Amino acid sequence: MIEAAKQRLVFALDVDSCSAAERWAEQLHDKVGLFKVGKQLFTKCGPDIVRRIQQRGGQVFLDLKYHDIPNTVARATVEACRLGVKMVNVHALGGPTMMRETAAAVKECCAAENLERPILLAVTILTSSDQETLRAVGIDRPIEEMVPLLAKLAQQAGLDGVVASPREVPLIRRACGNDFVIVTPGVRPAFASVDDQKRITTPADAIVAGADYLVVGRPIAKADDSRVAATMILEEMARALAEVDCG
Ligand SMILES: O=c1ccn([C@@H]2O[C@H](COP(=O)(O)O)[C@@H](O)[C@H]2O)c(=O)[nH]1
Repeated sequence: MIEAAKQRLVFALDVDSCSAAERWAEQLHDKVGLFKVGKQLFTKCGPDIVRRIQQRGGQVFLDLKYHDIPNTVARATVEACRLGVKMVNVHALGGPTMMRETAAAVKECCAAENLERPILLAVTILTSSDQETLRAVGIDRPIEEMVPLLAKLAQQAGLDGVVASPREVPLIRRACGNDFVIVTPGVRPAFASVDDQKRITTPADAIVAGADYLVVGRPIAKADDSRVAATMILEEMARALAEVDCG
């Protein structure tokens, strides 16, 4: 079960240099299934960091959360495919046309260029948002309605899955079924601080709820011993996977 847990654990490389990212990739290569390259690292190092992690044998989730007009998002996502990333994402709030055009462009490019198609995800509502955050930007609908609604739109547009809080996994499963990837940041083991996250669960609860991948950054990066923290998270996930298997 530890190996199954490892495949589902994504480490957020939220660092400010290529060398720091490569050190983490080295330190955690046997603990996590994917390394997430987000806005900070990509802005600092560019696409080269993706290649460097891949050269070390790491798989990359390119978490740039594209949110723009349909043509721009579709073209950017195609470039992510050419980088050979395993996962890439857009914002569902960019709308159905943007998601549909992106899914079509990804399919066409990967077929034409014989590329492995990445898992194409839509971010629903950021895990750092609560109801008050949404109200402040004029959204009055409950998060519990918004997330499955956006997930369904993503699915209808041809995307493979979503990024959401582990709290909303059951709602997404009800709306979109089991054949839909759910990636959950907002994961906090009991030993870690909450930081700026609002909608969190423990790693075990995320697995029991049915999340496919768990994204974890600071609980590992800021721990006194990051390898020990990663091991504790893996063991918690593995116990929950065994529980789900038996149930
Ligand atoms: O809704 C979202 C979407 C993406 N993220 C990203 O995940 C990691 C979480 O890091 P922690 O340190 O474990 O909080 C981070 O890179 C975010 O950009 C998210 O948190 N919520």
